[in-house]
Amino acid sequence: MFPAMTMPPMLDPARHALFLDFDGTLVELQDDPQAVRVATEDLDRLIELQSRLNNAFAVLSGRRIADLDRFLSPLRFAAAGVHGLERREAAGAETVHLAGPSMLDPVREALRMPLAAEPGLRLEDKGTALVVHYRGRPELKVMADRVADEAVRGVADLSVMRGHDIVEIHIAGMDKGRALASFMTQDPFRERVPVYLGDDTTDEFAFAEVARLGGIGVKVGPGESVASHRLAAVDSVHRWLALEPDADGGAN
Ligand SMILES: O=P(O)(O)OC[C@H]1O[C@H](O[C@H]2O[C@H](CO)[C@@H](O)[C@H](O)[C@H]2O)[C@H](O)[C@@H](O)[C@@H]1O
Repeated sequence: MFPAMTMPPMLDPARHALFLDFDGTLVELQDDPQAVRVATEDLDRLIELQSRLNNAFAVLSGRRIADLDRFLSPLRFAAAGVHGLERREAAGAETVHLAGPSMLDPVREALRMPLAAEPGLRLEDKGTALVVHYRGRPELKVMADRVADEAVRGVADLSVMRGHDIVEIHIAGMDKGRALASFMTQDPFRERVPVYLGDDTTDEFAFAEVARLGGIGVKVGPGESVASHRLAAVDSVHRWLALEPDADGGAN
């Protein structure tokens, strides 16, 4: 059983600013990061919701914004990608990159041999972040952690984050909490109550910021969290976004 946390209140498009994580929140996790899909009816609902929220809607993800655009097309949206190292202030605005890929070159090189020696560890190179994946091979977690920690040793200003079956290395200084805080200083987000939905440990930064701002944090799925509310799974998220009163079907 999950630790007790209640279902979130109904979204109020006139009052709330909605921030959504992507993997594990809008889409089910898959072995292959490129294999995730958003159903057409879910996309249509997001497009309608964004309009009802007067564009107080953003996706905050570990993914690159270009990848989010591919998965969420034709939705156009404000976003923070790579945990905030990429930013797009509003739908249609330019994406700003707060770090360059060359900053990770020494780490890229240090990961090359250990990853070649263990095919169960797969590298996702996002330019400004390097991700070591071990989904489907939980016994490789210890090795993935060690390989990542050794690769960053002696390289300044890096952050190592652990998520669902991944270890992620990127330039330090940003996380989803800071990204959310920054959106909340701008129109059309400011003056609204922030609502954040996410499923992973990297979402805890955003839950903490939302709590600080008096908003609503919604943990998706099991696990400890500082979030105030919970939804059981990805399909509950889509039902909640559809403003269904019993989105969890009684699970919560
Ligand atoms: O912040 P998010 O939108 O949740 O992105 C976090 C990471 O998501 C992806 O990895 C996760 O999803 C994969 C596909 O389902 C899965 O294979 C992996 O185990 C999950 O951790 C993405 O590949 C990472 O780059 C993101 O940082």
